[in-house]
Amino acid sequence: MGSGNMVETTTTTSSTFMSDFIGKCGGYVVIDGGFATELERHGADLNDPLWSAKCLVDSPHLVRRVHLDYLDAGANIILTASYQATIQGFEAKGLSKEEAEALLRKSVEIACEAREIYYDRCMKDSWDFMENGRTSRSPILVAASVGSYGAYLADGSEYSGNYGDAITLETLKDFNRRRVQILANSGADLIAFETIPNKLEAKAYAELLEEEGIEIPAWFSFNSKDGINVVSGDPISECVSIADSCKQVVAVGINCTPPRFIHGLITSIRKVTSKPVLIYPNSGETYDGQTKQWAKSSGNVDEDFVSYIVKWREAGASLFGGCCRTTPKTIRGIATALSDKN
Ligand SMILES: C[S+](C)CC[C@H](N)C(=O)O
Ligand SMILES: N[C@@H](CCS)C(=O)O
Ligand SMILES: [Zn+2]
Repeated sequence: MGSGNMVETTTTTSSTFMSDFIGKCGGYVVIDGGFATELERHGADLNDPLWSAKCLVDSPHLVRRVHLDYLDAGANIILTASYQATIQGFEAKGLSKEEAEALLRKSVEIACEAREIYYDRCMKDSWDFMENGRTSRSPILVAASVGSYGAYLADGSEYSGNYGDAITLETLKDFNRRRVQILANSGADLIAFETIPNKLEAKAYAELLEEEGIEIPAWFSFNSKDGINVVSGDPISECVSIADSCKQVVAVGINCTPPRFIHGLITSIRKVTSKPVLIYPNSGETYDGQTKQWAKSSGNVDEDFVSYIVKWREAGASLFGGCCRTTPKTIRGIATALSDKN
């Protein structure tokens, strides 16, 4: 490893990037939890087409605060506030292209700043660290979030994946091209393509990574509402195969999906790829894109999923966190469940 020519070295780096990181973290990785949820808990009003990305414009201090909350809870990977941050979305609010691009970069800067603050605090507390037997700080990655096209539509379309016939592979690539280039050169450690609702969008991201020669790794994370297919109805196996064939993709999995579907989905994913599997479910509630409110799902009750984490690890997942309506308490619970088991 690492002794080949340039091309070979780049490829090798990508293919072992996540497994190396999992190793450094002790065999499993803790991802953060619901970002928007925690912003709202601190008083942010996200009833806006920019949703959580609105805070990049009007309350960056809250964005930093939420990153720190999740780092304190034990997260090894924090996702930036850029899920619903798109150049087109910022322009619709009257910002210039330059201002929009600066906000994308700022989402990564704030997360990196939070990581520095967290590391500084760890240094100051290093005496306690040693006393607790922890001699080294835990490794932390900053993942630049890219929400799906449905997120930009701001009507909950990321839970249907129905974009209509006007949206094609080329439309999706063009929509994301500049945003992905900017985030790839922003200082982030990887790009997290999140809440991918259909196969077309997975294909668009894979082709974009290739065409643009994106040099940082990426993960692909899909969402499901039946435990069998992704939300659009496309088979999970076909979606995961696209991720599996893309050399920049270093992990693949599921987010913003009810906990009750996770075990089966891990099993299905493992049949198609040997790349590390990530899961970060939501609370099991259902999102109403019109009112922008969450409601308890009728019939199926999802218990607090922290108690399933060890089973999900046994099923083959290696990265664990929470999505919408989960909190630092969830993440602390996940970190504890995994360290107790180790
Ligand atoms: C992951 S969903 C809860 C994000 C918000 C949605 N795109 C909206 O704007 O309503
Ligand atoms: N990471 C996103 C949600 C993805 S569904 C956020 O909370 O901003
Ligand atoms: Zn979510």
